[in-house]
Amino acid sequence: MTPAARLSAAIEILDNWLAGAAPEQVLTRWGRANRYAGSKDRAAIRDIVYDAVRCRRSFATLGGGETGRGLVLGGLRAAGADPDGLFTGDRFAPSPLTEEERTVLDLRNAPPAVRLDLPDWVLPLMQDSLGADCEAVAHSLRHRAPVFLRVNTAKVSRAGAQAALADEGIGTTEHTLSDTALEVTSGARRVHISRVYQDGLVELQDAASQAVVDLLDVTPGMRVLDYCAGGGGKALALAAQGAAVTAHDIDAGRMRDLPERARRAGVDIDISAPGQSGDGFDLVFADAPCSGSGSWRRAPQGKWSLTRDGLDALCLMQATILDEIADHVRPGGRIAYATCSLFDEENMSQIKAFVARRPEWTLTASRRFTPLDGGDGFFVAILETSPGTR
Ligand SMILES: C[S@@+](CC[C@H](N)C(=O)[O-])C[C@H]1O[C@@H](n2cnc3c(N)ncnc32)[C@H](O)[C@@H]1O
Repeated sequence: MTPAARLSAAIEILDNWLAGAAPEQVLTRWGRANRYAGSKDRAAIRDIVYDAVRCRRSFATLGGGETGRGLVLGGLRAAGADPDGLFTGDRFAPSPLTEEERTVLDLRNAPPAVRLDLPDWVLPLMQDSLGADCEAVAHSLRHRAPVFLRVNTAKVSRAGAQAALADEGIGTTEHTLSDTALEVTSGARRVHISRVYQDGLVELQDAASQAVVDLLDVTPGMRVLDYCAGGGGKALALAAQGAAVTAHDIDAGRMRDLPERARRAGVDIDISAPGQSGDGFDLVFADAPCSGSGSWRRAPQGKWSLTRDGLDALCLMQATILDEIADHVRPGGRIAYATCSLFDEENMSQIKAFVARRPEWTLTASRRFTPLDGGDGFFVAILETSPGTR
């Protein structure tokens, strides 16, 4: 496909997204309907689409409208490219610019939420939560996330994994957020098909996710319940550190790939049915459902689909989960609560409200990560009770 034909495809996909479909779904459907497109074409189209989803408001301003065409045109202008060489109207290329489209708006005069590509109601939330870092964090969410790997130290050292990846043409550097983290610097698209990945020496996992697991301070043999295990990324990391992990999720289907992932990683994970996880754990960890605002670089559609009512519903769910996990810990044990949210109301405010409801619990550590640390935005809090208080 020519570069201009790729733009036409992205315009069609973005129009479908703006009409209400999920970007991933539209991309898959487009790929099936246009089998002539090679893997390089599909990857390039995907990048154009996701850049536009991340930068929806600023690209729409630069491109003269919130349509697929406006977003793609705005994206070209944001990158300093000349649209006339691509919007030619030739076979498969978008039609030439209209007179109206030639008027370029100056983003510097746009309202802050437009420049920062946030919904109007989200900007004050971010300002309240992040203070002086707000602008820099919002800007970082307008860019692609790095690809990170977690080295499975149950099987290989970080240096060993790096060497094996290099043999397969995948370049990496160590990342400071975690002793297990590698940032992929080249060959990212080859990771999935590499031997190193297929043999379970590395997993794809954000660096801040890994740092959250490190802060849980697990020791070999410790009985850990991962209460919101989902696909099991953190359960696998906990098991690699030697914990005896039970994985639980309200939606058992989300853990469907976990047995195969655990087998590949060479670790044991006990999978429990919803509501049947048992009691008396040394540590119960809840990686709670949240707005996902810390990972809007990776899943930018969430930025636009989140509503105030939706966030309120998530906060209620988080409070319930905190109360539930406290009942599964042995006396004197710990609970840990995490979200990939940047918003205080999902993070420290939840912990303060929990401690007010359950004064036998004491906060012993907490940490917030933002994309300025390199990985996704995350929050983790660790709490403990004294033996005999429950
Ligand atoms: C952020 S995801 C977990 C991601 C996972 N820990 C990982 O590292 O891949 C949150 C998970 O919580 C689950 N969940 C939502 N409400 C829950 C509840 N009340 N009890 C247990 N799990 C719940 C969801 O089904 C979802 O899989």
